[in-house]
Amino acid sequence: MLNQKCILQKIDIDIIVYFLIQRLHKDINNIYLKGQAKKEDQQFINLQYMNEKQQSQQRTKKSKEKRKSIRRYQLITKNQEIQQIYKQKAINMEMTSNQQLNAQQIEELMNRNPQLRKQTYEQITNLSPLSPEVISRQATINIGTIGHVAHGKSTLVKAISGVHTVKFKQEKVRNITIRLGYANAKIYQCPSCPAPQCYKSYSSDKTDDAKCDNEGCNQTMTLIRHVSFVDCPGHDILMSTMLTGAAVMDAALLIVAGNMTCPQPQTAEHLAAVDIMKLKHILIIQNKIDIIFKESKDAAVQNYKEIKQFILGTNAENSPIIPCSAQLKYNVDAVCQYICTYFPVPQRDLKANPKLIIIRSFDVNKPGATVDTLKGGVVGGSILEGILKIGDEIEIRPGLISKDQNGNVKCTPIKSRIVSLLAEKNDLLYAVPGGLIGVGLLVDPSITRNDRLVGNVLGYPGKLPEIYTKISVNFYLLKRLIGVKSEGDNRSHKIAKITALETLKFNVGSTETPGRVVQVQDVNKHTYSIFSQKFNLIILFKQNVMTVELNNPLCTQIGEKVAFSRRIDKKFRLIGWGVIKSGQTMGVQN
Ligand SMILES: Nc1nc2c(ncn2[C@@H]2O[C@H](COP(=O)(O)OP(=O)(O)OP(=O)(O)O)[C@@H](O)[C@H]2O)c(=O)[nH]1
Repeated sequence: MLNQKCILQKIDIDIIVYFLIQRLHKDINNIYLKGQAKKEDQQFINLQYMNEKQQSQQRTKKSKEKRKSIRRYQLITKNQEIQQIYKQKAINMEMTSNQQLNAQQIEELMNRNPQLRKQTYEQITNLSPLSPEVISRQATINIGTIGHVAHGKSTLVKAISGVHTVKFKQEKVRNITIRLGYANAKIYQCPSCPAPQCYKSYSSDKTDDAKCDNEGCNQTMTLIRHVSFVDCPGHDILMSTMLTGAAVMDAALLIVAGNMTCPQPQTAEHLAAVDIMKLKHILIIQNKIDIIFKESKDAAVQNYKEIKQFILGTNAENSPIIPCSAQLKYNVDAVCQYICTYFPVPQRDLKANPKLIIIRSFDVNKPGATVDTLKGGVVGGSILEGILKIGDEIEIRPGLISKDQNGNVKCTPIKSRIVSLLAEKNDLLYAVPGGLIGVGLLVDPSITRNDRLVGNVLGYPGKLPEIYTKISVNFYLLKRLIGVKSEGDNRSHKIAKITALETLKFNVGSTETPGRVVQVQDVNKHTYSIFSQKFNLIILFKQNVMTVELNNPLCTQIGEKVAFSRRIDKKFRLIGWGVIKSGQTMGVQN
C-alpha cells in the first residue's frame, strides 16, 4: 500500500516536473519570441527613426539652402542698394572741386550742423596747435597714460576729462583696460584765482567761455589747451597695445601707485618703451596718495625717494613728481597746471601732405540699420602732419591684403572720400595734427568693422609712403627682460641673441606684425644705455642689423622706429628696438 502510494507520488512528481519543464520551454519560447518581436520592433522603429531623421535632415538642409539663397539675394540687393546710395553720395561729392566742397555744399553742411560754423576753409592757411578756432573743437596734443596695472591710469583720465575710458564689456567685468582708451579734455585758466586752483579741466564739449566755479569767483576763463588722452592697458600681456598707443604720444603721464614699492614690473616696461620711442616729455604722478597718508607721511616721502631713484638715468630723470589722488581728485588741478606748463606744444608741419595713422576702426551702424540710414565706415587715429578736410579724396594703405592664386600677398589700397570729421562729440570741417579724430568715409562699413584697418595709413591718393614686405633694421637688443619681477634666478631673464629663422613680433607705428628674421649681422660695438645699473633693469645694448621678412606688408618709411618682442613663457616680451634702414617694397593693385 505504502509502495503504491510512493509510485503514485513519483508519477505525480514526474507529471508536475514534465509540466513544469513544458511551461518553462513555453515561457522561454515566449520570452525568446517576445525578444525577437521586440528586436524586430526596435529594428522597425530604428528604421522609421532613421527615415524620419534623414527626412528631417533633408528638410533642414533644404530650408537652410532656401534661407541661404534668400539671404544671398537680400545681400546682393542690399549691396546693390548700398552701392547705388554710395554712388549717388560720391557723385554729389564729385560735383565739387577736387579738394574742397563748394559754397552751396558748405552752406548745406553747416545748416545741418551749426557747430561747424566756427570753422572756415579760409582759416586753414594760418593755423597753429593753439589757434582758438582749432582748440575750440579739437585736441592738439596726445598724452599717453602709462604704468603698471591698476595704478589708477583710467581713474586719472576720468578725473581730468570726465570720460570713463573703460567701455568694453570684458573691461568692465575684469576692471582692467584691454583696448586703448581715449578721452579728450579742455583745460582752462582763470585770470583771478591763484595757481594751481586757476587750472580747470572739463570734457571737450564744454563751451569756450566757461566760468570759474571757485567759490566767489565766477570769472570767464580762457581755454588754453585741448588735450587727448591715450589710456594704455597696464597688463603685461597687453604690451603691444601699449606700443601702438606710444606711436601717437607727444607726452606721457607715468602713473605710479604710491602705496606700492616702485618700480612694479610694467612701470619699468612702459617707461623703457617710451624711452625707446624717444619720448622726452614725461610727468610722474604719485597716485593713491590718500591711502599712503592714512598710513603715515613718512611712507609718502619714502615712496617719493624710491620713484626718484628709479627714474635716475632715464628720459624721465628730471620729470616733476606730482602727488595726487585721482579718486578724490586731490591735486588734479596741479596735474593740469603741469600739462599746460611742462609739456611743450608740439610743432607740426601743417602744409605737408596729410598723413593719419589709424589706431581704431569701426562700423558705427546699429544692428538692423536700414539701407537708407546706413553710414559708411569710420576710422580713428591721429594726424601726424598736414590737414584733412571734409570732401578730401583719400587713400588708405596697405588697404585690403589678400593672396593671389600662386599664394603671393597682394595689397589693394582703399580709395574713398571724407564725408565727416569728428573729434569726440565735436563735428569738424577740417582736422589738424594732434588729438585723436574719427574720419567718416564712403566705404563699406564691413571693411572698417572691429579695428580691421588698424595699422593702415590714410592720406592723399598717391602721396603715401611705400609698402614694405622686407625690412633691414638697425637694432638694439635689451640685456635683460623688463617687466618681469626680478625674484629668484636673474639669469633666466637674460635676453638671448637674435638668431636667423626665428620669428619675432614687430611694432611699427600703429602696425603690429610677426616677421621672420632671415639674417643678423654685427655692425659695430657701439653701445647705448638707458637705465641705471643700480636698479638691475637694462643697461647696455649692442647695435646690430637684422633683415626681416614681414608676415603682413607695412606702409612705412626709412628711418621709422621699430620695437620688437619675443614670445617668452607664452607672453610677448619687449626685447629691443631699432630703426628701419632699408627695405624691399611691393607694388599695389588698383
Ligand atoms: N584710494 C584710491 N584708489 C584709487 C585711486 N586711483 C585709482 N584708484 C582705484 O584703483 C583701481 C584701479 O584703477 P584704474 O584707474 O582702473 O587703474 P588702471 O591703471 O587704469 O588699470 P589698467 O588700465 O587695467 O592697467 C580702481 O579700483 C580705482 O578706484 C586713488 O587715487 N586712490
